[in-house]
Amino acid sequence: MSSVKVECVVKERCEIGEGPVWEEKEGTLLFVDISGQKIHRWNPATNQKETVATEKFVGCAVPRRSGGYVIGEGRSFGALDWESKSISTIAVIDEDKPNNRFNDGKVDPAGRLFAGTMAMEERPTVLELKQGSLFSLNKDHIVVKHFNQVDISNGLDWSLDHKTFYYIDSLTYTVEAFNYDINTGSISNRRMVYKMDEGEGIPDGMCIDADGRLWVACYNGGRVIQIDPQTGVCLQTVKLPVDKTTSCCFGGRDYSDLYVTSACKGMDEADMAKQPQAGCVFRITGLGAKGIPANSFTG
Ligand SMILES: O=C(O)[C@H](O)[C@@H](O)[C@H](O)[C@H](O)CO
Ligand SMILES: [Zn+2]
Repeated sequence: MSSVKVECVVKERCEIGEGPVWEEKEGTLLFVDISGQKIHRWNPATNQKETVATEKFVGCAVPRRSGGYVIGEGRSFGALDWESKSISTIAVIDEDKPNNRFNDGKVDPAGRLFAGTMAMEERPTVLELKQGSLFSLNKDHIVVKHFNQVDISNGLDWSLDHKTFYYIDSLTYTVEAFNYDINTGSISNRRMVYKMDEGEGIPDGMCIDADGRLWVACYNGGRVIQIDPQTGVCLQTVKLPVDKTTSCCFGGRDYSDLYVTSACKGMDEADMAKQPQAGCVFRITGLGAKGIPANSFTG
């Protein structure tokens, strides 16, 4: 008796739509177009979209408690003032790796921003491997490097009890978990919790739901999957009309809508004709699952 519905809601295409975040106060969806070098804020009630352009590839943008946003742009953490559209640098990372850039990021339940890096792609998924690292930025703007040797640093989130950190390095085709110390922001005891099935594609962005299950957007898989990180079982698959599904977050009233971003970069004209909505943002309703509010960066 499923009434799952998938709608295309933001019809303007992104090259690489990514990093959706629901902002409860405004009822808006924030997301980035990584290689399109844009940060978008879309209001589903009015269908209005505001955009700020960035100078470099922008991997993530997250709300900041003191106002504005913190972003991962190029190899810098930056502070974005939305009204003036101005960006100032907070910290520079990977100084020994000029070909790197930030990718996905998210704020932990204590207000630290975690974001990872990767080498610039020649084309989707083709890049120098093992160049990326996972970083965090704390409220005092101190940067911690947690580990290196990452191919494509991607989805991340925390368990509901804040004791586990979930992480995706896309080209491992797995979802991993670490023990998480919320007091110090340190991680330990890396292990695998889910291995992608044949045909599921490449794990990309993810978010946790209110039951502690993970929703993973599958790049080149045209779907989001719900997995149980306790058992390693895929509980649900929802297919979308585009292959390059990149990330997801819950939002809307009661956090019962799942917003999914997508990409079209690397597709040729024939691919685009087959998937005219590639790069758009989708909303999935009727899942019977709910999300939790996003955290804001403290500091
Ligand atoms: O969206 C991202 O996270 C990356 O920046 C993209 O480039 C793709 O995901 C990648 O190519 C496949 O994992
Ligand atoms: Zn991603």
